[in-house]
Amino acid sequence: MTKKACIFNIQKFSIHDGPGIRTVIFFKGCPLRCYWCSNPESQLRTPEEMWDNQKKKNTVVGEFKTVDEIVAEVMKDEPFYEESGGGVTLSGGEVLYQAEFAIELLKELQKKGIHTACETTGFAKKEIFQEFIKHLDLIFFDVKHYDSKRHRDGTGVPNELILDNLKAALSEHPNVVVRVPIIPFYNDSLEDAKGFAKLFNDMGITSVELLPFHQFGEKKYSYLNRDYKLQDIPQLHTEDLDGFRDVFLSSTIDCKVQ
Ligand SMILES: C[S@@+](CC[C@H](N)C(=O)[O-])C[C@H]1O[C@@H](n2cnc3c(N)ncnc32)[C@H](O)[C@@H]1O
Ligand code: SF4
Repeated sequence: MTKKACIFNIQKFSIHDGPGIRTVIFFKGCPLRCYWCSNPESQLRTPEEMWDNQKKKNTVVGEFKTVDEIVAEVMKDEPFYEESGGGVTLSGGEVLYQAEFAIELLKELQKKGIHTACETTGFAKKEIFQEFIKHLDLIFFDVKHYDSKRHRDGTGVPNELILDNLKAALSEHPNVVVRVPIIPFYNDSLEDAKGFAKLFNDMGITSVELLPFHQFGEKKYSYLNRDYKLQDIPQLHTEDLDGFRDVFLSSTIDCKVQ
């Protein structure tokens, strides 16, 4: 297959994006615009210039790669996956924005016996999403807001399609981890915790992971010459989410803060 996808990073020896030692493939392009996104350089689907503060000059982020090129890169670390129970995680950006390519890549990786995971927010046509998840061993599925209008306020899109795909994932896939990024002034109140808990109870979800807001992306907005709404807003820590966690636990939803 000679089709290419725009990729902005291939991160080796990652230990935070699924089991074992992993290679994370970061797809460039996302149909959402979460204003807290720590990977703003992932949002445009094409290569773009960004200030490189080490080289003190603009560099291009994003490169078109074929499935064969990515598989060759991934296979260099095969012994580490085998030893550690690791594999490959597709992230981004939103991998489903280049779904056809991602499915081809996943098929090749599975043929070679590589464990496959993804980080997604599930915003894609249902048929595409259902085909995509057939080729994954593990799905990290983000839900940014329980209320569709608030979801649109924060990300630019409503949540109905996302929640439909989450339902499909939960009924068709054995290994789905539901995650919620907790963002100050957006979805971090106890009212919000109750809203999420009700949604998850209604969907039969019994455990979730909470991701406290971090500022790993802060500088990148200025390197891209873009405004950043959350400039200087303090990061959240595990203990800041205690109340949120208690609401989940009292709704019998197991809850881990990452
Ligand atoms: C950059 S996203 C890419 C995958 C996919 N587009 C998504 O949103 O799930 C990877 C993970 O980073 C999280 N994330 C992004 N910005 C964050 C921030 N400022 N603080 C905490 N988590 C953040 C997302 O919620 C998601 O779980
Ligand atoms: S969906 Fe993920 S990649 Fe896209 S803007 Fe939101 S956090 Fe960033």
